Amino acid sequence: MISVEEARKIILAEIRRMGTERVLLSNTLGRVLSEDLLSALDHPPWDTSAMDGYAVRWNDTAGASRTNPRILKIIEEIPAGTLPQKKIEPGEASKIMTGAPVPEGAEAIVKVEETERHGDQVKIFEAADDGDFIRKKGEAIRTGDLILRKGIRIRPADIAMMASIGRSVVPVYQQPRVAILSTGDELAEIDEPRGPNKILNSNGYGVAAQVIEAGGLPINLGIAKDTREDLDKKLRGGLHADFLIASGGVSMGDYDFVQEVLMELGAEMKFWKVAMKPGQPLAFGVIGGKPAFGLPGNPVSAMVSFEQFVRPALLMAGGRTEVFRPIIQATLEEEVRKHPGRRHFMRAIVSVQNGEYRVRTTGDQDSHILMSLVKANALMILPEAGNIHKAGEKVAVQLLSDVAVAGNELSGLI
Ligand SMILES: Nc1nc2c(c(=O)[nH]1)N[C@H]1C(S)=C(S)[C@@H](COP(=O)(O)OP(=O)(O)OC[C@H]3O[C@@H](n4cnc5c(N)ncnc54)[C@H](O)[C@@H]3O)O[C@H]1N2
Ligand code: MOO
Repeated sequence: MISVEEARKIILAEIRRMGTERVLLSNTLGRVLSEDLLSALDHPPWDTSAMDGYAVRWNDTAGASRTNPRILKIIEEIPAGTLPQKKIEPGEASKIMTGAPVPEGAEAIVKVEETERHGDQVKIFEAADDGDFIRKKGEAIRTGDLILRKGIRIRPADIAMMASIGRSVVPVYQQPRVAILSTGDELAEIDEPRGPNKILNSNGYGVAAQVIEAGGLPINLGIAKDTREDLDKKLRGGLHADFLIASGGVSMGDYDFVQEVLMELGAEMKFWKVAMKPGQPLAFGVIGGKPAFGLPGNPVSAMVSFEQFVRPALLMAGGRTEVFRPIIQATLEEEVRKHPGRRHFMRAIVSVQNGEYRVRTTGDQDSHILMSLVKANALMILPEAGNIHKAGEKVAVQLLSDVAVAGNELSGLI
């Protein structure tokens, strides 16, 4: 049996980056940038006003106050979207709107609330300093600035930034296509007529959702019976994909043929069994240069194994530079016990109280109990050697989603 680290190392060594494609900016949310992006322009493109008010020469306003206003002549009005035509000379001002280009000669903007207009004259009630409320050309971004790094997952702010510098088409990595097969004679699809002795296929759905979350495109191969023939037929259907995932049929049972069939299809199996719980019987191989995973069938084991091994592999193939979930230290709220030997990934709730992370399990940790994962926002990682961990001890916790706020936790179930 190998360690979690060894297993990850073996898997990640087999991962090849996907190719790239160019997509419309509006379709880039969640995609991974495949090139560093440099700005091709300055923003703002000229000095602009940050306020609605008057563009002035600042020393024309020196000493101005409500009781002792300075009076300036209005020579022009500059709405946003127009270009100023006139230079500000001593004793002059131009009415200007937020975002409009600052006219030549102007050194500051006085806010409209600090003025009073009378025909073509304006009373200034406040002295301005040089540069007040003027946004300098290129202050936000300069031509040639690195604005987004290759390998990031594109977020809404990144899209706004790309729009602001005029990127309408964006280079991204292609999304890995992931074929998913659920195996087991006992399984039935949720929408098919079924006998009383059937278990509903939940792994097919859960794993497909994990694939999407990791930036991949799931391809559903359905359910295979526990026969070599059916496994062979269904797994062949997934060989054109970039990743192949089967769940179930990887332990010691008389009908656990997944690895055998993968090998018959040409897979070179790299390992079987990892010193972890849940998820021990994970199998990994390479078939035609593509990664093939045999996830353990128990619903929690399948999803926890995916988290630890398939997710980082998919993120890496999809071009991401950061492929691991954040790990924090949290204070145990309760005593937890385990047998020494395997690393445990306990489904857990992390909350923050008075600025400190606290963690507890979600209850029964058996690997068929999906509720343990439904309630969880994290996995508590207990080291191989450990046995009893006492309340108050610090433990490592892998965050899966948002941290709960103590007293206001994720759902009514918790
Ligand atoms: N003699 C041994 N038996 C088992 C061992 C072992 O070391 N020695 N390991 C146990 C562990 S740990 C796990 S995990 C399971 C994994 O077994 P398989 O990968 O062969 O999975 P199955 O036997 O096919 O199924 C296990 C369990 O999960 C349910 N299942 C399977 N697929 C789905 C699905 N798509 N949706 C919902 N539920 C699914 C299945 O009905 C079984 O209840 O092996 C232990 N045995
Ligand atoms: O490893 Mo199994 O995944 O404990 O139930």
